[in-house]
Amino acid sequence: MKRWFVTGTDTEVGKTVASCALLQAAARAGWRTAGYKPVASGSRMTSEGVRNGDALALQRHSTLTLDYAQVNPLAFLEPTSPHIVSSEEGRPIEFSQLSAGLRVLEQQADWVLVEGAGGWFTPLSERRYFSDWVVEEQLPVILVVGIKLGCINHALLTAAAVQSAGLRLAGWVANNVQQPGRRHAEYLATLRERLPAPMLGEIPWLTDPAVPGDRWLDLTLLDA
Ligand SMILES: Nc1ncnc2c1ncn2[C@@H]1O[C@H](COP(=O)(O)OP(=O)(O)OP(=O)(O)O)[C@@H](O)[C@H]1O
Ligand SMILES: C[C@H](N)[C@H](N)CCCCCC(=O)O
Ligand SMILES: [Mg+2]
Repeated sequence: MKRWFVTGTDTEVGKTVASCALLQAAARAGWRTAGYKPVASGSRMTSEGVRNGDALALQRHSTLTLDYAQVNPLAFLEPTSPHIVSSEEGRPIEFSQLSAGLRVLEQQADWVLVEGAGGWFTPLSERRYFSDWVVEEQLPVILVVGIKLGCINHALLTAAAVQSAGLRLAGWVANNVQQPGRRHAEYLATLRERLPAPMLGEIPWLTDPAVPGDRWLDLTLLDA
């Protein structure tokens, strides 16, 4: 049974794109996979209920056939920090609910990927952060680095926070959210040298990010 928590250097750095690529790679390696987006903000109302794009993508890229509510138990419409909409709507985000959803997936899948919301310290309530739940669950962490100026600092801060929480940073993914610039090679070299975990691979700058490749990432490095 493998479980991973995917965080990012920020919101919009490609956690979902990388998560779909990770799920594809795990499927190719023969695992029974499930994606989980316990808390999503930034959703739309459909005839079937509130739906979030990240959760739909994870649902599509899981090998198991999962109901939407299994992939995403808590969806908020407004694209803002979860603690803000949660408080405004009077719908508290309970860690017990997030964990119960994870337990259900663990019964069916043997490779479960959990995507956070935003970066490592996204608040879920007045007092608690998404990272507090990850600590409670003791999930190893995969960090998605959106390659652009500023990402070195964000990546190192996130890695330091993961480690000071006592969690394992299992690997990181270089995601080209922009066309690679002049110093691309230097950024990657710096990240490889200073991040305390293996680079699982690099996702190219894509014309269609909805179609992940299953050969960009080396999952065997996660257990190194
Ligand atoms: N490698 C890539 N090439 C081109 N576009 C990309 C790439 N990775 C991500 N994008 C685009 O950047 C945007 C943000 O990506 P994504 O939704 O995966 O980020 P995220 O970190 O999951 O954000 P959130 O915090 O909302 O969950 C999307 O529009 C996505 O299509
Ligand atoms: C709406 C966005 N795409 C994410 N779902 C939530 C991002 C929360 C960020 C919180 C913060 O660090 O300011
Ligand atoms: Mg996402």
